[in-house]
Amino acid sequence: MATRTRPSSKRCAVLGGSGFLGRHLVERLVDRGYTVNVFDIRQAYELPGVPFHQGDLCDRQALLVALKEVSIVFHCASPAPANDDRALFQRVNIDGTRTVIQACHEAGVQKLILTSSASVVFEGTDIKNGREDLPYAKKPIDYYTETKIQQEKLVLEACSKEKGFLTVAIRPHGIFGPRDPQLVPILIDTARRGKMKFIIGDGSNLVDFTYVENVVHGHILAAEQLKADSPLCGQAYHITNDEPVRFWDFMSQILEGLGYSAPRYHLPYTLVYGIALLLWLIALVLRPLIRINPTFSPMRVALAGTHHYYSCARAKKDMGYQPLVPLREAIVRTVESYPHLRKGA
Ligand SMILES: NC(=O)C1=CN([C@@H]2O[C@H](COP(=O)(O)OP(=O)(O)OC[C@H]3O[C@@H](n4cnc5c(N)ncnc54)[C@H](OP(=O)(O)O)[C@@H]3O)[C@@H](O)[C@H]2O)C=CC1
Ligand SMILES: CC(C)=CCC[C@@H](C)[C@H]1CC[C@H]2C3=C(CC[C@]12C)[C@@]1(C)CCC(=O)C[C@@H]1CC3
Repeated sequence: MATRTRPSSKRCAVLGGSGFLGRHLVERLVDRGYTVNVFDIRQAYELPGVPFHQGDLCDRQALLVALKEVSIVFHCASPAPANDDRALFQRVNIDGTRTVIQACHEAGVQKLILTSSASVVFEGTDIKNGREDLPYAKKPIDYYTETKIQQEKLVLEACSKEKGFLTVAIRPHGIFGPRDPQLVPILIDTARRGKMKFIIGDGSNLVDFTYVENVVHGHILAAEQLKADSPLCGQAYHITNDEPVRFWDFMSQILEGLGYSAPRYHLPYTLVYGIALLLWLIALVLRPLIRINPTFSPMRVALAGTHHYYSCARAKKDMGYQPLVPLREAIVRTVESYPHLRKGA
């Protein structure tokens, strides 16, 4: 039988490394002296000394090339949540993750760190200081959440000390920061279309928004502390800024920071949720004829109008996690990074 050379513990691959979180992770890993292979369906940038492997993670052969002599794999590839294509989520998040696990086994990878999501326990109703022992959502609010649940289960169940293959899942919430293609751009686009005048509900709902560098920090800590004798094996960890904030205050700070007015008028939550549900059903019925993606999906209304914040006590205890960048500083850095979205630009 051919002997496999033991890969260096600082050799890793980032699946989804062209994406928002993936690219920040790649940059920080390189700063910390890791050798990094990037694997993604598209190449978004070039970084000296960082080989890029373009491919679909459902393609085992393509993955195997990127995983050669790698000891740690970070899996942060996923279709965007706004997508409503059930088959795509199933193929990438479930079948693709099975392929990733299989390829890790074949390539002799020792650790797999999955970017899951705190939304795996969110059903559209309030979660206050939720811990990791909350049950998975029984009625996931969209296909993204449904497949993130299956994906997390697959990765955590694959953890095997006997096989020398250790896994952990990081569950961030509301990631934001420079180059994020979703949160700030969606918000500003909504404001520019004159639709950011209303607060859904009474505006007091608390939510976690997590600065991207803190999420990266959580991933690297997890990778470095994941050992056969550590409590991290096969566990999920919430990673947040640990500073829940009113959803509408956070949105207002970003809007005002970029020169737009904050929303002022209130609309009842149940009314807006009901309308969003109706529009979603209409879009579903019309799908064979026309594809509509309403701004106000039931998921978005639920995210904007309920409490959903999570305890990261487990990450603090097991891996010594503390957010590196406080929320106030994170908002300033984020606003400064979007000069092109400033009002009048
Ligand atoms: N952003 C957030 O607030 C949160 C994100 N997460 C999780 O974090 C991870 C990263 O999210 P984020 O950086 O925001 O997302 P991005 O969409 O920016 O990054 C994901 C990357 O994966 C790529 N990708 C998609 N499908 C495949 C595939 N089949 N094979 C290879 N690459 C693929 C995407 O390419 P393309 O763009 O072409 O699709 C993209 O480059 C995801 O797993 C997400 O579920 C969890 C909680 C919150
Ligand atoms: C906390 C968390 C999980 C945030 C994830 C990011 C997005 C889901 C949000 C970023 C911008 C938000 C937004 C809305 C919903 C949630 C977001 C898309 C609205 C569509 C909610 C209804 C409105 O009045 C307009 C909002 C625009 C911004």
